Amino acid sequence: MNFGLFCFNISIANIIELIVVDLKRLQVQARDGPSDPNALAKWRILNRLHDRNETMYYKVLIANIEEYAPVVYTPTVGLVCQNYSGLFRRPRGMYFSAEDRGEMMSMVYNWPAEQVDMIVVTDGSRVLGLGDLGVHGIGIAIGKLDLYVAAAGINPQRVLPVMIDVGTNNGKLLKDPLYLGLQQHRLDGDDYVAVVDEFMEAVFTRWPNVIVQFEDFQSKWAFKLLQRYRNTYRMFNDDVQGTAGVAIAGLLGAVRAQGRPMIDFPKQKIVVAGAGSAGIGVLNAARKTMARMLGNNEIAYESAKSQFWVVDAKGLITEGRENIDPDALPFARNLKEMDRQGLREGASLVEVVKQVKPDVLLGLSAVGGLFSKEVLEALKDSTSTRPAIFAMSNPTKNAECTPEVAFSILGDNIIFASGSPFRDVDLGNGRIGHCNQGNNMYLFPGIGLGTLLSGSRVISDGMLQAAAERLAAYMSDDEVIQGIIFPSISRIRDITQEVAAAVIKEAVEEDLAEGHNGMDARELRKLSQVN
Ligand SMILES: NC(=O)C1=CN([C@@H]2O[C@H](COP(=O)(O)OP(=O)(O)OC[C@H]3O[C@@H](n4cnc5c(N)ncnc54)[C@H](O)[C@@H]3O)[C@@H](O)[C@H]2O)C=CC1
Ligand SMILES: CC(=O)C(=O)O
Ligand SMILES: [Mg+2]
Repeated sequence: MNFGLFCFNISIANIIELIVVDLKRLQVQARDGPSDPNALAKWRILNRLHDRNETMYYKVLIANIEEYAPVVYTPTVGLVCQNYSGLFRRPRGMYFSAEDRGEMMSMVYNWPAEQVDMIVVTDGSRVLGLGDLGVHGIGIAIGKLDLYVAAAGINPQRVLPVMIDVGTNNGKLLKDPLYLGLQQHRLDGDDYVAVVDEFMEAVFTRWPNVIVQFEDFQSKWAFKLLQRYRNTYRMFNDDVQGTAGVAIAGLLGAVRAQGRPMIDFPKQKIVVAGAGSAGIGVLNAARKTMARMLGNNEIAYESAKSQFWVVDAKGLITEGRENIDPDALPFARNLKEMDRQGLREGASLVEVVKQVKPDVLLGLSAVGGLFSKEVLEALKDSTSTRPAIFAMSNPTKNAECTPEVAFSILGDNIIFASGSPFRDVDLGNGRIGHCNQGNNMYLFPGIGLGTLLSGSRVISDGMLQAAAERLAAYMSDDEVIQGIIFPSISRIRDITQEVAAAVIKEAVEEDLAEGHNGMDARELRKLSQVN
């Protein structure tokens, strides 16, 4: 045997095949979700490949995106973050800690890449639905950027995952000798803002064209930081704005799936469980979308809010709520009106569903199983011809319900979407209960790519709206009628391209586009007229 010759003859394609065979071996008897005993092993193999040969890693990921997105992204990335100290081998990305104050500018100038196009930054304070995971939340920034490379074709040398380490309030991590971050309680108030301000100034000084995606910040800071930076820097908050766009696309898909035109959206009664960064982001965007359809004036905006009932950890939110969160206040229901509806402050989700008989039940609560048998039974009285259930919380075990439970209780005439992937449900006699993945992954890569290529200085509401509308229109009437309201992950490169084009077009129309890489605003305008 000529071992040397054997080595010489083995091609890149053969090596990739060997890696995939190795990964597939772990798929025997594998199940979805964090309980999948092989999920972490698959992640480890992919992560080692990422360390050894980045090009090959992305080749494997892109060629097998349907299989490995759930490994590098939700649900497995959640498990990875929960076990990060044990899995950690080599650092990836940058860590800016509260102790680096005054040094961040020089730290940024020490980063080896000449140019960085995309940063995903987190402070690890609310990682998926898993709570405060401190610096171990870096895994979520890495996973999101993997999708930027795989879906949007961003150069992997030009992406940067960032952790802002201001401590953690996770009691377990504070005591864990293997914890990799600052073992102190989180900074708050002005001290916290000063750290994030210094980071933003440093990265935009070195890379003025970078785009910064804020990810998995607890609600309290998600909204404040978005307002603080969005008119100055090229940034967006994925949980607030990306999720809102994906939910709008899904909600409009649910209207079409009832055989009705999208313009009927303002008639939908929507119960939202969860009033955090994601829930409030969706509510604001859905209300604005309805208002636009109703005439785009103050009266339309006011009347649109009566289509929403919001339930949080304390039950139905009404004007009777003490110390109400200011972000939830616009959706607090009037007490007298609720009384007429047989509801009260703090009414339970099941009571609300029974009384409202909603068209849509949407969960962004991070509470697995919240859409219990009782809640789904109550939804049987929905006034909709085809009720929609969006169990959008991640990872899998935090989903408000599974598609199996939803289809078994409500029958096949529903629309179902979940944040993490589930398999379609076999309903017998050749019928399939379709499980859509309603996840911001269908928007953020296109928002980032479109912003980068347009050279827009900020990310406007119009650009985000254009992205959502493109996703909403992506599915054909045939697909929607079958209950398929989101594309399959195998189409993520195509949808990302479409979303990016819509974002560029809107940036040009709003006169925000300044061009990119030798293509100036005038040329972009010509392109946008042709397409
Ligand atoms: N599918 C997707 O694309 C996305 C999904 N998410 C998921 O949404 C979930 C929530 O995220 P955030 O809003 O940032 O979290 P958050 O912690 O800011 O908000 C959670 C909300 O749920 C409420 N809640 C807790 N228990 C409840 C109960 N028993 N009934 C009703 N509401 C309850 C809380 O009061 C709070 O308003 C997470 O699981 C996250 O993974 C977030 C962004 C995108
Ligand atoms: C998908 C996502 O961004 C989240 O669950 O936080
Ligand atoms: Mg997130």
